[in-house]
Parts: sequence; structure tokens; C-alpha cells
Amino acid sequence: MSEPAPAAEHAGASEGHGAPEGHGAPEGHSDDVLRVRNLSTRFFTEEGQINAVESVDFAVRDGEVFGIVGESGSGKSVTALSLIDLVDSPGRITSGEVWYRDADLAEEFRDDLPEAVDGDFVDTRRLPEDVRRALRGPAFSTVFQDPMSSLNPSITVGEQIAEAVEVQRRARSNPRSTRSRTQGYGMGKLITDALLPNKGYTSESSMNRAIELLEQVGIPDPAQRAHEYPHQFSGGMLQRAMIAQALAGEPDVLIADEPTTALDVTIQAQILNLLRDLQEEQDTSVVMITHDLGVIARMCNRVGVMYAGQIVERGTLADVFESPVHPYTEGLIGSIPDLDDPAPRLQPIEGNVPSLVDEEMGGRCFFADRCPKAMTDCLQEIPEYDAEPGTDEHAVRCVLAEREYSEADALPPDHFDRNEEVRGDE
Ligand SMILES: Nc1ncnc2c1ncn2[C@@H]1O[C@H](COP(=O)(O)OP(=O)(O)OP(=O)(O)O)[C@@H](O)[C@H]1O
Ligand code: NI
Repeated sequence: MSEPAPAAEHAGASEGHGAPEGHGAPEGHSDDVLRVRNLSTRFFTEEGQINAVESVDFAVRDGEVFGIVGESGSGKSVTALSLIDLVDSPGRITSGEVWYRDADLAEEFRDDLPEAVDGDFVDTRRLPEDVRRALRGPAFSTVFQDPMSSLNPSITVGEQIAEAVEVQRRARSNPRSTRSRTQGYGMGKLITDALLPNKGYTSESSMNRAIELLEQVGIPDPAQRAHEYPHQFSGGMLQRAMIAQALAGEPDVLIADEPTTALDVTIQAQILNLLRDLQEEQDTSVVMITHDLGVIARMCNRVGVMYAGQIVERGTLADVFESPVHPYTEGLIGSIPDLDDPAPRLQPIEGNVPSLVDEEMGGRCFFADRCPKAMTDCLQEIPEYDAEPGTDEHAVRCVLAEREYSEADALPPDHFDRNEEVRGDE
């Protein structure tokens, strides 16, 4: 990135003389397959508006693993759901763009929806709903912590994977006609799913491919197990089956949200190795969401650290883990002497992730009340700074990217306590 702070990705928005969003895709690396700009997702609850994802920017390159790490409640899963447009009420994406590189799609919509197209990129947020839905599977697919959220208990495992294979084949056989493909997969697919929950309507060749995939993910006797139902599989086997299903569509981007958290340690390691191997083989890009720094260190090329809905620091694994700038990142990794340690964990940092309720947040650094280096500057809204101008991007939402810590400007240690007393919190 050549521009000085604030980070160049915001440049598009500010050039627009008050335009609410940027013009076209954000600038980035030529290998980017995904560019996310200013993504915000809120939940409108009785307790108030919860800012679960707050102006998130990041990009994912071809064939890389991009990690998102952070404490529980920091907004990792809601970010994942927002990428694939699966946020449910009372939640809603309130701003942002998700630019996805697909030359065919871009061509398809260039004339009708020019604001959704920039070069080979489309802003999936501006595409029609049915097209967005059709992208799930062939473009973006997901692996979650709980396999039962992705697998239907009343359909055999093989059948479900074969279905994913068919979706992909139909999409590929007619790449130019995104619209006819999505019509087939909008209502059409919903109706077939509803009418024929147990009927084998997948072809023999798709089933054979499903068996191949089950074998690839290390399921013994795949031809036989393909005809079993999810409840007949153990946890680790189900997780493998879900990976097979996710990869059946040969997605460009695989979003894995805590894919191994529910499994015991040895199986975790096997599944991660498997994911890594398949990802390298298929050259899939992966967004890997986890609270486990060991998973990040072992799997990821680049990483974003989330805190209170924001990505507070992102860059290469070396940038973030070896030269962290944000005191939150420092705190997280502070206790880890060696990343080769098989199970480095997040270090507990004193205090809790803030409530994320809008009126309690205000325009300030959200970490300031837990930060050992909080200064008066931290009470204003913090933009994303470029920590190392001119190098590969290392972006940080912290004034320390710009200036040294100075005790003279330190916030009094009880600054936030007093405010909390006023609000009547404990
Ligand atoms: N359906 C919902 N209704 C209201 N608030 C929600 C809902 N889903 C998530 N949130 C809020 O959004 C915030 C972010 O949640 P999210 O699940 O993304 O965290 P996370 O980083 O994935 O945490 P974990 O590591 O525990 O999975 C939390 O404060 C949570 O309370
Ligand atoms: Ni989560």
C-alpha cells in the first residue's frame, strides 16, 4: 500500500465527495478473490441495537487461508454469516460491500447492474437475492462447528454430497447463464427439496463423485457409508462428511467457522491437516474463523484480529504475530512463548468484551477501557492506519500505529470506571 494512513482502502469512499459507499471494488492485491469493505451488521433487539460487526474491511487472496481470530462474542461468526448473506432477523447487514471476483458473473451483470460490477469483480450485496443464494455452494461454501446444522438428518450422507456435486455441475455446464441457473435454483430447488426429501434424484455419476469425496476426506468404506444417515456417523466422521459436502461444489471460497472446536484434540489435528491438504489441492481460498491461536498459526497466511465487532489489526501472520502494534493483539499473544507450541491459547485479558450495545459504545477505541496504553487520543473514533506504509498491508486500528505511547497523555486509570458508575453498572 503506497498511501499514508488512513489505509488506502478507504480512499475510494473519501474521493466520492460524500458518496455513501465507495465507487467500485476497493483497491487491493491482484490475487484477491474477495474484497470486503465497510461491512457492518447489527441486531435490533429489545435491549437495544447490537453492533456485532462494525465497519470491517479485509481481502482474501486466491488459494490462501485468511484467519479471523478473537474472543468469544467479538463478531467472528456474524462476519462469516454476513459474507454469505445468512444473517437472520433481528439481525441485518446495515452497510458494506462484498466484492467477489468472477469474470462470468461480472460480464453477466455489467450492463444491467453497472454499480454492482467493477472489472472482474461483482458486489454480491448488490446482486439479486436469487443470484446471491445460487452462489452458496459453487462460489462460497461453509463448514461450521456443528455438522448437524449443514446436514439433513433424513437424507443419506452420500445423497447430500451428491446433491452438492450436482449443483456445481449444473452451474458449470452453463456458466454464462447465471440467471437461468439461479431460476433453477431459486424456487425450483426449494420445491424439489420440499417434495422429494428422500427421493434419490441425484445421478449415479454424482453419487460416484460423492463416494470419491468421502474417500478423499478419509472415511473408510465410503461406498457403504455413503448410504448411511448422519446419525450413524461419529462426530469426527460427520465433520469430515461436512467438509466433503463443502468441497463438492469446488467453491472458490470456503468459510470455516470453528470447524474443529467440538472435536477432541487428535481428531482436530487430523481434520485441520485434511482441510489444509484439500485446500492446497483444489487451490481454494479459506476464511478460517477460530478463537484458537494454534489453528491460526498452523493454517493461515494472513490474519485479522477481531475485537468488539471490528478488525483491530490485520496483516500477514508474521506482521500480526511477530510485530503486533495493537495492545489487544499483544495481549492475546503475549503468553505464547512459541507458536509451534501444539496448543497456544488466547491469553485472558482483564475485563470483558464490551456489550456492543450501540449507545454504550460511542466513537472511541473499544479496547481503551482494558488497554494498558490508553491515552486521551483513544477517546475519539479510530480509523484504520497503515502500520508499515509501502509494505504489504498491515492495518491497525490504534493510535500507536501513528505515535508513541506517552505517559503524559495517559487516560486516568479510573476514567471508564467513573463513567460506568454513572450508568449504574457494576
Ligand atoms: N441472533 C442474535 N441476536 C442478538 N445478538 C446476536 C445474535 N447473534 C449474535 N449476536 C451478538 O453478536 C455479537 C457477535 O457474536 P458472534 O457470534 O459473531 O461472536 P463470535 O466471535 O463468533 O463468538 P464465539 O467465539 O463465541 O463464537 C455478540 O455480542 C452476540 O451477542
Ligand atoms: Ni462464533
